[in-house]
Amino acid sequence: MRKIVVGSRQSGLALTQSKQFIKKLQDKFPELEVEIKKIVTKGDRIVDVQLSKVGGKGLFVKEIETALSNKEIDMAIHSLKDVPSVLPDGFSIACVPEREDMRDAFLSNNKVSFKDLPKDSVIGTSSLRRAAQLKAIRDDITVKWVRGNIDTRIKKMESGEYDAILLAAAGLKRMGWSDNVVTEYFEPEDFIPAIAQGALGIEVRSDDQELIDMLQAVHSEETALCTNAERTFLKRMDGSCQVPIGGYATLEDGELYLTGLIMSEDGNERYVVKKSHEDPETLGNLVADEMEKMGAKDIIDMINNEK
Ligand SMILES: NCc1[nH]cc(CCC(=O)O)c1CC(=O)O
Repeated sequence: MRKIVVGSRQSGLALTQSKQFIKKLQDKFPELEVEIKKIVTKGDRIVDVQLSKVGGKGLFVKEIETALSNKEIDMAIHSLKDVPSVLPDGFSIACVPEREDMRDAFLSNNKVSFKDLPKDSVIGTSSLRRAAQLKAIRDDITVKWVRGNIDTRIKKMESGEYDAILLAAAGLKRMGWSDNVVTEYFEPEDFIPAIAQGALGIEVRSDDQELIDMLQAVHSEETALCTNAERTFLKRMDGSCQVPIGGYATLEDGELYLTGLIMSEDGNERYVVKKSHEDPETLGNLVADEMEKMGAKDIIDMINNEK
């Protein structure tokens, strides 16, 4: 069996989820030899500005794709929510393992709940989606941008720079930190997660059939169905990463449901559509069609014209 080189970003979370995935793969193929190669991406280098202002999709994946096509690496383990909805030719997401918790987690100093947070509290987030939803629920709090790895963000909160922050539950759970640091989880019905939040996407060269076959052993058809529906909706609506957009799909008693969200940046306009269909791509398109009918595309066009 050949040796596989895995490309990973250097952050604690990227390395941890790469190692956890490799372990899962090696449980199925005990003989498999794997090496991790660290790669610095543009998204890692830009730490002083709001990423949605930098624009450009896939700030965390481009360098990794270059390394894939040069055959410096064979496989990359991404947070699927950081992967653009359309991949360049020659690359495939060959495997989507079982999803971790898709929810957003609320962290606060002294574990004060979101509803009990005093007026004028400062919440840190770098996500337009989180900011818009926070403002829609409580217009008396201030949202302040925060960047950095999740440990950096937690330290910034603890130092008093923020009263609270929002992070993906999945990252905290993978790091083993959630029990200590999470004040409460926001349920997806009330606070809609990012497209593909909590899921990983394993990217390979499309012609690497041997590896693609191997990855089927750790693929989750349920997660793939859900994230395909979500990513189809994303592809139709946005792409620019500059619009507050969210969505999540679930499989309930064999029925596939997708809830999509589009908001204005200030949180004053909110469009939510929920539909069901057995085919994930049809479902993503149905939710997008309905969004367009409701006028949500106007928000997107307005945002894109301003930038
Ligand atoms: N935007 C950065 C990012 N990309 C993936 C995760 C966490 C893990 C996941 O959603 O799979 C995070 C951190 C966060 O949003 O808190």
